[in-house]
Amino acid sequence: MHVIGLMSGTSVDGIDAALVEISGLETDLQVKLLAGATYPYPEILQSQILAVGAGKPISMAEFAALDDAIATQFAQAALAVQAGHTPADLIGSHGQTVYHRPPKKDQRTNDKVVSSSPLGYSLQLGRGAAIAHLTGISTVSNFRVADIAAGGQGAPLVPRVDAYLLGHATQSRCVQNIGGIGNVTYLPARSTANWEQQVRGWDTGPGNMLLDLAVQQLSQGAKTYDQDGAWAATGTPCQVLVEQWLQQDFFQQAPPKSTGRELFGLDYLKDCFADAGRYQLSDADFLATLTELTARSIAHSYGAFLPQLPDQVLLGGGGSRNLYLKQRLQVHLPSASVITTDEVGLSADFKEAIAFAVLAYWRHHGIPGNLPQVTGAAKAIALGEIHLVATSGRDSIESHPH
Ligand SMILES: Nc1ncnc2c1ncn2[C@@H]1O[C@H](COP(=O)(O)OP(=O)(O)OP(=O)(O)O)[C@@H](O)[C@H]1O
Ligand SMILES: CC(=O)N[C@H]1[C@@H]2OC[C@@H](O2)[C@@H](O)[C@@H]1O[C@H](C)C(=O)O
Repeated sequence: MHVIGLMSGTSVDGIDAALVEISGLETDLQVKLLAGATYPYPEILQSQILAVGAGKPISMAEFAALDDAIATQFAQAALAVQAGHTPADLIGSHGQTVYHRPPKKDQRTNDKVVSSSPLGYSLQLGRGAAIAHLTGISTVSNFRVADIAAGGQGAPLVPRVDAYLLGHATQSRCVQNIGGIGNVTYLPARSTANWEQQVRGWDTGPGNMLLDLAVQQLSQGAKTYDQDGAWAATGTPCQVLVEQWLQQDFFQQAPPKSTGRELFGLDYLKDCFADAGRYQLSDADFLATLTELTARSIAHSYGAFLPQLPDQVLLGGGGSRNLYLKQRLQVHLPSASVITTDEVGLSADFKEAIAFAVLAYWRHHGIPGNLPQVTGAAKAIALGEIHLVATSGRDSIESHPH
C-alpha cells in the first residue's frame, strides 16, 4: 500500500512529508521511503501558530481560519510529495500541535484513589476531513485523542512503530528523537520474553526548543538555530546550573510523561537566562549549558527509568545533526554507541512522518498504534479518525485561499 505520512512537530519549522510503500503488518512490517521532503510554512502562518501555541487568545473565527490554513498546507505537501509517483491510497496526517496538557496523575492514599484527575487534552490543527477533500485521498488524522480518552498521555505515539521498524535481534536500543521536544523509545533485544510489553518510551524534555529560542534572541533574529551545534561548541557548559535545572519535577517524574512548549517555552527560557546571569555566562557558555541540559536530561532519564542502559542509541529528528549535542550525549552515555537512524537504514529526517504513515496503515487494518505502558492508556487502541474519500477525486486547492 502507498501511504503518505505528514508531520509538523513542536519546532513549527514546516511539514515533513513522506511517501512510503508499506507491506506486512507487525513483525513482518516493511517500509520503503519513495519520496520525502520538508515544506516550510509561510512565515505569517508560522508566526500565527507560534503565537497561539504560546497562549495568545483568538476568536473562534480565527481558530477556524487557522485550522483550514494548516489543512491546506498539509494537503499541498501531500500532493507535492507524491508528484511523479502513483497516487497514494491513504494519508496519515499528524497535524500541528497547538496545545498539549498531559493528564494529572491520580492522587492516591494507601493505594486508594482519593481524587480522580481530569483526562489530558491535546489539540492538533489541520482537519483531516479537509485534507481528504483537497487531495482526494482518504485521510487518517487526530491520532492522539483516543489514547487520551483512555486515560493516556496521547504521546509519544511513535514507540510502537519504532519497535517494529527498529527492534534488533540481540542488541538493546534507545531510539532518541530530538525535535523541539525529545522523546525516547527503549527497545530491548527481540529475544527478550514478552518483548512488546518490555518496550518503554516517554518524552525526555527539551530537545532543540530552548536552544532555538535562545539562539534567536542572542542573534537578534539573525539565526533560527545553532547549526551543527557550532556556536555552543565554542562555550563551556555550567554543570552546577544543569544540576539545578535537572531537579525540576518533570525530569524527576517517572513515566508515563509527555510535555511541550507549554512547559519548555519562552517563560522557561526567561528563568534560564536569569539563572545564567548569576554565573556570568557568555552567550556561548549559555548555549553550551542549554545543550548540556538536553544531553544530560536524556542520559539521566535512561539511568533513572530503564531496566538497563542500551547498547545503541539511534538519534532521529533535526537535533541528530547537532554534532556538539551528539558528542555531549556520547560523553554521558559512554557504554552505548550513539549513531543516527540513517546509519541503520531509516531516515532520521523523515522518521516521524513515516511513523504517521504506519499508524494510518495500522488504523486501516484495525491494528493498535499506542503502547499502554508508554502512554499510560488503559488499553491498546487503533488510533486516528478516518475520513474516507468516495470517488469524486480532489477539489482544487487553489479554490481554498488562506
Ligand atoms: N544542522 C543542524 N544542526 C543543529 N540543529 C539542527 C540542524 N538541523 C536541524 N536542527 C534542529 O532541529 C530542529 C527541527 O527538528 P525536527 O524537525 O525534528 O523537530 P520537530 O519535528 O518540529 O519537533 P518534535 O519532534 O518535537 O515534534 C530545528 O529547529 C533545529 O533546532
Ligand atoms: C503533543 C505532541 O505533539 N507531542 C509530540 C512532541 O514532539 C516530540 C514529543 O513531543 C512527542 O511526544 C510527540 O511527537 C511524537 C511524534 C510522538 O508522538 O511520538
